[in-house]
Parts: sequence; structure tokens; C-alpha cells
Amino acid sequence: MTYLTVHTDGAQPQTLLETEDAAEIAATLKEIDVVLRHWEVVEDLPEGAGQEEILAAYREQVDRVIAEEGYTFVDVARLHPDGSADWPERAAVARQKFLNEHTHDDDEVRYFVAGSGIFYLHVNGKVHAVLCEAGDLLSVPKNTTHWFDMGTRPDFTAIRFFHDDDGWIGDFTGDPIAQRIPDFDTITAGRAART
Ligand SMILES: CSCCC(=O)/C(O)=C/O
Ligand SMILES: [Fe+2]
Ligand code: NI
Repeated sequence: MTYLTVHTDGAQPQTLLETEDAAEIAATLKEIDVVLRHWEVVEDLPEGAGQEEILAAYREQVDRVIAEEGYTFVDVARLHPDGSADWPERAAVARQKFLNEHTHDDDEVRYFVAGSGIFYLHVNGKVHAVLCEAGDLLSVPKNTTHWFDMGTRPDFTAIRFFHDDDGWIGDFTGDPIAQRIPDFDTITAGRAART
């Protein structure tokens, strides 16, 4: 189940909303032109599946998204603890890449097929922190200021859709806001404590 928290963006952010209610999440995100859908997950995908295998397993859903919006390039962002000696360092580097506020001149469309991560959408003086989990398809309009936190123990697989064949290109805003909004580990711990 997806989880949404909304925060003010001032020097001392206040939490305005915490919800797991799918209808409330969809309605709140609609106010900022963001669409969150829940699609099926392929359960029998091998843990070590590669990019081509993942895209083949989700061909029907991927083709549906491409047909809707004319995307020309699709890839898979995947991080999963592999037990290697350099995993902690690679995980930290991967996390840092998306951790500062940025924009794209393309929509941000991400279909989570395993694991989780939080997109922070900074719009109209508020930050919407959307915890995406397996089955969540998030569509964020181009030029929306945002960042992404995969947490200190990254574990997710997300299919990404682009209109540009060059793939991921981010323009960083230089705003340090991400440092004062609760991070992935804090938000997921807070959610666990609610249940
Ligand atoms: C969950 S896909 C990796 C993150 C990403 O592509 C992005 O643009 C984060 O803002
Ligand atoms: Fe992004
Ligand atoms: Ni595993």
C-alpha cells in the first residue's frame, strides 16, 4: 500500500498530512497534477532478473504507457543488496545522485515493480512525499521540482519512461530543502510505528 505525507517547506517544516488511504492519496496528488495508479505486479520474476527480462515481463503495461504518452526510451533502475564488499559505498553513491532537488524537462513516469522509494514533490509551498511501492505507477509533470530518496538500504526496481533517448537528465535547483524534510528512513519508520 502506498503512503503519502505532506509537509510545509519553511525553515521548520510541519507535517500536514499522513495517509495510506488510496482515494485520499490520489485526490491530494491530483491537486498538483500528479497521477498515481496501481497496476499488477508479476510475482514469479526471478530475483536476479536483468533489464531485458524485466521489460519482457511487463511488456503489456510498458506498451500501454508508451501508447498513452509516446515515450521513446524505457529503462530499468534497479538497486538490490548483493552482499558484495563495495555494496554500502555503491548504495550511498546511488542514493546521493537523486537526493538533491531537481527538475527534468520531461515527465517523470516511474513504474515500481519491486521494493520502494520516496518521491518528494515540492509544489506551491508544500512537499508531497510519495512512498512508491511495487505496483505503483507515478506520473509527475515535467519541470516539477522534486527529489528522490531510496534510503540507506536501497532496494527497488522501477521502470522509467522518457521522451528523450538520452535517458535521465536532471537540472539541480541548488535549494537544500531535502536536508530539512524527513528522509526515507524517518518516514518509513514513522509509518511502521502507526501500525
Ligand atoms: C525510481 S527511478 C530513479 C530515480 C529517478 O529517476 C529520478 O528522476 C529521481 O528524481
Ligand atoms: Fe527526478
Ligand atoms: Ni534478495
